[in-house]
Amino acid sequence: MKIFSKEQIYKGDKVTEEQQSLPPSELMERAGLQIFNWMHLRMQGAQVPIHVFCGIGNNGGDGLVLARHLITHGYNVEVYVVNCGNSRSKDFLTSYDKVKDVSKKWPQLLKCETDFPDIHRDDIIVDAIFGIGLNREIESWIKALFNHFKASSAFTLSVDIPSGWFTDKPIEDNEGVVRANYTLSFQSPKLIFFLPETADCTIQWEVIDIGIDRDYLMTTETEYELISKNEVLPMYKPRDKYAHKGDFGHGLIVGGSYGKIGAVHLATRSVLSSGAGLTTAFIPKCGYVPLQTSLPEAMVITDADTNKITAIDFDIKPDAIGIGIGMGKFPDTVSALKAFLKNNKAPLVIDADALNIISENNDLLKLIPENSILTPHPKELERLIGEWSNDFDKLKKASDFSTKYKVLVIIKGANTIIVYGQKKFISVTGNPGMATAGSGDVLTGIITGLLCQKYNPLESALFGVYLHGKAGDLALEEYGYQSLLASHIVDYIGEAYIDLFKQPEQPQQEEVEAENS
Ligand SMILES: NC(=O)C1=CN([C@@H]2O[C@H](COP(=O)(O)OP(=O)(O)OC[C@H]3O[C@@H](n4cnc5c(N)ncnc54)[C@H](OP(=O)(O)O)[C@@H]3O)[C@@H](O)[C@H]2O)[C@@H](O)CC1
Ligand SMILES: [K+]
Repeated sequence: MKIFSKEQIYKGDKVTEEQQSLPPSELMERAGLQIFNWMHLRMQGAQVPIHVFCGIGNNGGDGLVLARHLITHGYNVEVYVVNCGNSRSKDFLTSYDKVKDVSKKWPQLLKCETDFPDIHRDDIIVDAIFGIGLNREIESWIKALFNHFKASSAFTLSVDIPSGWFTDKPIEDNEGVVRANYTLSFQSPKLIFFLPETADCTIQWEVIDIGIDRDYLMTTETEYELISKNEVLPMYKPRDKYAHKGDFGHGLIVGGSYGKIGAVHLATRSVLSSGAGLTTAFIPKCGYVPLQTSLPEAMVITDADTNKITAIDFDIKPDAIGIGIGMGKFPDTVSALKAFLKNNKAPLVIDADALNIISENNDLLKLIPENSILTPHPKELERLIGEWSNDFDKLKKASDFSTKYKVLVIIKGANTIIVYGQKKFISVTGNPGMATAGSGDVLTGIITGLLCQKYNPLESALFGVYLHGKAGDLALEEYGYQSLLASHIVDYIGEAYIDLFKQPEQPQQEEVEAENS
């Protein structure tokens, strides 16, 4: 699902109005009506007090349309206009007049703190104060209103985006914003729903279709995209009945050191479980017996050294290599990695200590093959791209890094983000139970396994992150957040594949429209 920028949303409005020859305010009418339908379906006429707070732009106008429908359907509604300026939008004014027609009184005007109404915890707040048009810091009395919402503990439903948040930059005052229970967002979710510093703007979100021009939605390229089953399913490569293991590639995992052989076990097992035909682990001698015993499906090649990697020499021809897991940064290992990168031609997934070594030896970056996949956790990422001031800055720096070195960067986190040049893909699978030792090793293994099976690097990264997250979500059902282990994620990779062909997820809005037209 595409995440449109604020500018693209405004343009979509214009294109739609032209293409569909819409009368003024029609999109606002659709927006308000859809929100009403959403509430009406759930409330079925219940007389819970609903406080609809409207700003003076089009977000406020949406709130007024909603209020009008709630009033005409006999709901217990109070409407307020938060008088935050003088530039009331044209469509707002149209909706303002229409709400008066049905309620026979003007909405209450709020100008300062003494105007705030009492809100009971069992009431409902509709937040239609600021939408995507917020363009500056908010006055303190309006921030006080947001805190009044919070203090009431009432269920807060935000229209389009919780008020006070920008779509494309951080907020300055963490206390001066609405934190919604639910946000109904028009046409596309907002980027801030997925970034660690801003995701608490809303607990849940849903996209509302207001009939924006289908061609515009389909053909407009966005900087951000959500990755879920709908997006990865077309990438899946079915297996031929007469296939043999040679068709699915030979994966190699290079890593391990004394005390860290388990990481290699997890990654190697993940290469096999994601479908590679053959898998070899290159490890120090100390790991030979444990790995051969615990993972009979894998082959093992050992370094000359017992405890660490000192020279990465092998006589196999791997189709993809995952490197760095549990490897350490011993001087011999650093030299071994340098020598390896100079000669290597196979596609790479670079993780953990290999990333740390590279970040401390920047000259190695130019030896990384084009389209290699780097899988840093936040600290490793910082070593690679430098410190960032906020999430937006982090994404910009990661994009610039990805563009400069022609590599894919997977930023691991609650919503893992795959950075491919200037394009960013946000994964929606995964859960906090996966914040556990070895989880990253599994991801590296899965992606290496997909590369072996001739998924291209971008597909391998996207599909790999999806499968990893989905396997974690499925394993969660059995083990719970606390007891989920990385090896459980490996156990569920197969289920994650099978799940691809189970009940489809909610189709994307664009697809529904396409089918109906
Ligand atoms: N396709 C769609 O998605 C559709 C979207 N629609 C809806 O339109 C919304 C966008 O509407 P919008 O552009 O009128 O801006 P909005 O968010 O209402 O707020 C800006 C207003 O507040 C003002 N203002 C700004 N900052 C301020 C501040 N700090 N403190 C005080 N005032 C401030 C600013 O005025 P200014 O003073 O800057 O002239 C302006 O009046 C969008 O989120 C969605 O809900 C639907 O109706 C139709 C289809
Ligand atoms: K809002």
